[in-house]
Amino acid sequence: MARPVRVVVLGSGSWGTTVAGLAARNTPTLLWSRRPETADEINTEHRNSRYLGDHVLPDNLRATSDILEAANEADVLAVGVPSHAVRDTLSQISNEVRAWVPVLSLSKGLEPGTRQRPTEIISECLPGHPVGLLAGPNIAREVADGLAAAAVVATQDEDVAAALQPLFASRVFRVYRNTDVLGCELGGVLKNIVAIASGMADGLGVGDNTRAMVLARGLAEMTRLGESMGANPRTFAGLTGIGDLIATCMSPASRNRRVGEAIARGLTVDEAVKELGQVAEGVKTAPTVMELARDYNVEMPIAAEVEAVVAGRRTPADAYRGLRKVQPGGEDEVA
Ligand SMILES: NC(=O)C1=CN([C@@H]2O[C@H](COP(=O)(O)OP(=O)(O)OC[C@H]3O[C@@H](n4cnc5c(N)ncnc54)[C@H](OP(=O)(O)O)[C@@H]3O)[C@@H](O)[C@H]2O)C=CC1
Ligand SMILES: O=C(CO)COP(=O)(O)O
Repeated sequence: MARPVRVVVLGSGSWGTTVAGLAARNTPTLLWSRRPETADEINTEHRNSRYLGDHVLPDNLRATSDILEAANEADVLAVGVPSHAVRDTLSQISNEVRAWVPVLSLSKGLEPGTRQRPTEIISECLPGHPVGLLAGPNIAREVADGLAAAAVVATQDEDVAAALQPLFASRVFRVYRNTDVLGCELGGVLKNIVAIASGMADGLGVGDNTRAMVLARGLAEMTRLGESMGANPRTFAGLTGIGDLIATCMSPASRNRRVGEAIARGLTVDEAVKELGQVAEGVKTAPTVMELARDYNVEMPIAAEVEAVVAGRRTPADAYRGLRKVQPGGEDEVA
């Protein structure tokens, strides 16, 4: 009898731990944590208290702080460290992962400097492996608590996606497929910046109409940039686009939204990130997205204001005043 597929998840933050918990319900799963004490807590108490509070993980989820052990065990590898750590993490195991092991990114950011998406970094660090991503409107704690949600496995190869779907799916976690890797990945990256704008709007005490405007025009910016880079614009109308945008802009648990709100309450960006104690990818991604917008000659007024705020050149109130000065054009054109 064939042995079951072994899933390895790298990164024991809120999302890596949650995805490992999903996989462990379907197949043997090992979670790598860079902190031995976190691996111990998961193995002995079945919790990751720093990131998921008192949430109880499946008994059969195993953890290790030995990254070589993790890499050697993988039949499927999921990379759940923040995007700025993907290259460094994978460079430690580039000779350890068996050929043809599919590698899925869970990260939603861009690498500063190279401007690369996590799947591009994975392809460089682990050449020849099938590469894809798992993304969608997935606030970690809600998924961990078993509240119904859906995600997308995006890979160019439909057969690989079809093999990966059941490893992460459950009765309440629906996993769809998509071959538009670029569009799905950009949706997850770009919505974080709009979520910071949405949080700033909340912190400034604006109404629901303003919030809806930020979401709708933010989606227009995301779609414009994505289409210019070669993504299918329809992808942005799906789970990884508008779906993730709504979840992240509306949820009080979203870290990007919370950072925006904290800045609008008067904290500096550094203070807001420190208060959060978790990753808010949009803070580091905003300048990189504006570089892409310039390269592809795409207007992104909301992202531009967010970038100016996180760089300390503008206050949230000035950013919103700035947005009011943008002359509205045809709705499907610019600004
Ligand atoms: N949380 C969510 O709801 C979702 C998050 N994501 C994405 O998943 C990715 C991870 O986010 P999330 O789990 O939430 O982040 P968290 O802030 O919850 O955790 C980050 C994890 O990455 C580890 N880490 C940080 N820096 C490094 C490094 N240089 N090398 C190795 N490990 C490192 C941390 O380790 P340590 O504890 O030791 O600092 C921690 O385990 C992000 O790209 C995020 O956008 C995607 C969907 C949902
Ligand atoms: O990507 C997420 C939900 O899909 C999580 O968003 P935050 O990183 O803003 O918490």
